[in-house]
Amino acid sequence: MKIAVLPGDGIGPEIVAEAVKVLHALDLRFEMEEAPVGGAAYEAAGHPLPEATLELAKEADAVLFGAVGDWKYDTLERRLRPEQAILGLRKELGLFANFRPAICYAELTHASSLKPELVAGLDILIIRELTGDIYFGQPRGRRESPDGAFRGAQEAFDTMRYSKPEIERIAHVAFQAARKRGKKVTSVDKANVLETFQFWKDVVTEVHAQYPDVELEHMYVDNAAMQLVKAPKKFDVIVTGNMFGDILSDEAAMLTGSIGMLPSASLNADNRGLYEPSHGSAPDIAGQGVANPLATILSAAMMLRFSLNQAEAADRIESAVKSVLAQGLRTADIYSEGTRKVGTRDMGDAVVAALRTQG
Ligand SMILES: NC(=O)C1=CN([C@@H]2O[C@H](COP(=O)(O)OP(=O)(O)OC[C@H]3O[C@@H](n4cnc5c(N)ncnc54)[C@H](O)[C@@H]3O)[C@@H](O)[C@H]2O)C=CC1
Ligand SMILES: CC(C)CC(=O)C(=O)O
Ligand SMILES: [Mg+2]
Repeated sequence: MKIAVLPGDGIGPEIVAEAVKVLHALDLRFEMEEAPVGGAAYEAAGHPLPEATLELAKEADAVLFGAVGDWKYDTLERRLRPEQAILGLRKELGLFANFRPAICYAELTHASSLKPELVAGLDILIIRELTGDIYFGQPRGRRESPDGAFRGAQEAFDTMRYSKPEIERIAHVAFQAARKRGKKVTSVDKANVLETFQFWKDVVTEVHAQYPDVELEHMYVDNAAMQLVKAPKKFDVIVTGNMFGDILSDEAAMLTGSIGMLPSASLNADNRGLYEPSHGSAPDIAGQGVANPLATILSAAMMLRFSLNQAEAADRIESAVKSVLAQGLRTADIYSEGTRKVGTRDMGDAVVAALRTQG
């Protein structure tokens, strides 16, 4: 078994180092090979996703990814910007199904910005379509406006699009996931305005006919954003497009206490996957040793479960994370009075120590 380890930029190397440490502590037989990606790869090889990094990701059984991006690359032409690396990996590996579980651990009920009673016991799953929508639609670009009131002015445009098979396959993923949990899917769209999302709604409804045991509700994205902070526990599985899922999952992260707690799995049709925290490279705290590594460590657990057939090892990591939280250890983002503030490395060490003392 081979894991491609792509730390990336900002806090990426700091948090991935802790996840790697945790994986090593499991004493499983994995080969891990590291490669540069994002801004780090641009510096080293002149491209955010060098051929050798892509090849490694393709040949590996799974990819453990940190994060990419830094403000200093914002003026580069788009194809060279760090974010193109993660978009390119998603496309090249066909990682269309992004699982973002938002679970509020009992110990973090008070770390959420919502009232404890709203988030206690929260366990929702956001399934975000990851290789379509306006993030990948062509054409896009800048031009002179061809018509309308501002004809002749400079304008920019992107294309929102979804094909029927793309919607069908993510809908199947969502209904099948819901079958294993609360048997309810909320499909989030903007069908009242966008044709792409009326089509989305129609296709999801059609696929639902094959899952009579699962309840389906449709919700507009603006309402979903509101309901997520009003009554988040009413959701079970949320399925939505690439951009809405990107936004709603950051919002859902705060229900769990911090974006530093939200792991993710991005899977293709063969269950091969890339595992990364839902957050970015956090340049504002990079290099300070204060980032929360738990989202990345929990992503490594998802990797063991989904791609490496090691469900027991995944359970061990998740229970080690619960145990360090129960011990009162907190990185700055989830710190509250009465708990002990620790840095990135100490948090990783504590998870390793908790693994070693498991019965
Ligand atoms: N998959 C990826 O590689 C992603 C990359 N990005 C890139 O990351 C860069 C920064 O983007 P932002 O919008 O600032 O989003 P971000 O998610 O990196 O940070 C947002 C806020 O959350 C905090 N934060 C994030 N992760 C944390 C952690 N583990 N522990 C404690 N605090 C944490 C940051 O300090 C910041 O205040 C940009 O270049 C962006 O394009 C953003 C999202 C995903
Ligand atoms: C580069 C972005 C599309 C990444 C992002 O914000 C995400 O996947 O959550
Ligand atoms: Mg995002």
